[in-house]
Amino acid sequence: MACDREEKYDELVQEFEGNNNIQILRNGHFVSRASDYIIYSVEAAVIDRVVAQYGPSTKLGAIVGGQTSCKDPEIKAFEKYLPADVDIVSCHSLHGPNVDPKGQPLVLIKHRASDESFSKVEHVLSCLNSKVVYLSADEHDRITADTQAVTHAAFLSMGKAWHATKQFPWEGTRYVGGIENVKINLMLRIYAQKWHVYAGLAILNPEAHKQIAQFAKSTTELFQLMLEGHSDELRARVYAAKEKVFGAEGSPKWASKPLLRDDVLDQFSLRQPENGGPSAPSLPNNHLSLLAMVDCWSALGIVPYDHMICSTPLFRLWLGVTEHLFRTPGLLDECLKVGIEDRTFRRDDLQFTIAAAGWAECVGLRQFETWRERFAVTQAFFEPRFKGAVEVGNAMIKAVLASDEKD
Ligand SMILES: NC(=O)C1=CN([C@@H]2O[C@H](COP(=O)(O)OP(=O)(O)OC[C@H]3O[C@@H](n4cnc5c(N)ncnc54)[C@H](OP(=O)(O)O)[C@@H]3O)[C@@H](O)[C@H]2O)C=CC1
Ligand SMILES: O=C(O)C(=O)Cc1ccc(O)cc1
Repeated sequence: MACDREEKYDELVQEFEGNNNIQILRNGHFVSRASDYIIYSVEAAVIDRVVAQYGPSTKLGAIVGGQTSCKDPEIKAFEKYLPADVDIVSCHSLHGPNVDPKGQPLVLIKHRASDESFSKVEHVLSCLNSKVVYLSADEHDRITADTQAVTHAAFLSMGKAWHATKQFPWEGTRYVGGIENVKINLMLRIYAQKWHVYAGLAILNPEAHKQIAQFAKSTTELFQLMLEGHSDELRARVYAAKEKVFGAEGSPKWASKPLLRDDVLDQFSLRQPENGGPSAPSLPNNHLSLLAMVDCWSALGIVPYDHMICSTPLFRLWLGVTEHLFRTPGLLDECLKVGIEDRTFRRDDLQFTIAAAGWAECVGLRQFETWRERFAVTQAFFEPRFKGAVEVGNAMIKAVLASDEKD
């Protein structure tokens, strides 16, 4: 049994006509009073209002859960509005659309439930074949702030920077190769989705504000060092962060086998033959976004590998390219050299720095409407190119997941 907002009832009935497995009901009251297990899968920002509306209609003794990406407001709403006889078991599938749930992390939160109710939820969701991770709501929000919120801040800032400099980066000569493909494809994937998912998990998760603010601070400070030509200071800072995040020489925190193979990523380019195709010569980049990510993890004492149990494909790709930059002999030094000596990326880096600061301020001030508008204008800029591009991004994620499975 399912529903959308009541105004959408007729539309939804039409969409599911002929589907005998799903019964469309007029609103949440009808779903709630007739179901033994109810999942709220709505925008995180409206969860309080929606549970207030339908929670009191919950069937006696039923189980209620939510699929929102941030659990603090969801659990608060359940505690506030659900009758005392109702059990609460929440969940969160840690992947986006077009990803096979098989083997992906699925967080289960036994917040207020009998063992019997919890087993029932485990049984129902076992059809996803996901890897179940058992956490409390607080643990969930702490980990996803580190994995999701700050990762998205990086890609959202890249999109803003390319928008500000009016470029589709796969059409120019500067963004070629595996690392750049990941940046471009994941940036497009995020901007092709609904704004509220990313706004909700950043703004409503109190843990996320600190991470996003630090990412902006790291970006600004590293960019300043580059602009001012402080080569030694930049090098010392980045190498200190490397040691904290990835371990000292001889005792690395990364596995012996790299998370990602650059050559797998090389294939997933949006570059057309008229722009030199996927194998156009690549330019060394200072990768400000990746250096800032590691500096941010270091400043906050985050070891990203500790969060692998609770990671999205997007986070694993992001960590994978970061690890690649820091463990490939010579690559980090090349990147630092470019940061000091080469002006090719200065304009884009300036816009990236401004964008990161803008997102951080918006999140810190809990400005949903400003967040939506910032996202929407950049989404409109890239929109004509989503068709085709999103499929390349999906294929890239599939290929990386498939190569994970082989290991
Ligand atoms: N997309 C993703 O990759 C993932 C999303 N999530 C989380 O899942 C949740 C849903 O996301 P997603 O499915 O992508 O977003 P959608 O916008 O597709 O779904 C949310 C739906 O809830 C509906 N809704 C809002 N208010 C009510 C109401 N009073 N009664 C009934 N329905 C209502 C919305 O209707 P309308 O649009 O008309 O307002 C909309 O159809 C979010 O909290 C998100 O953070 C979790 C994991 C992954
Ligand atoms: O697009 C992807 O793969 C994501 O990682 C998106 C995503 C967004 C919100 C979630 O709560 C979980 C996953």
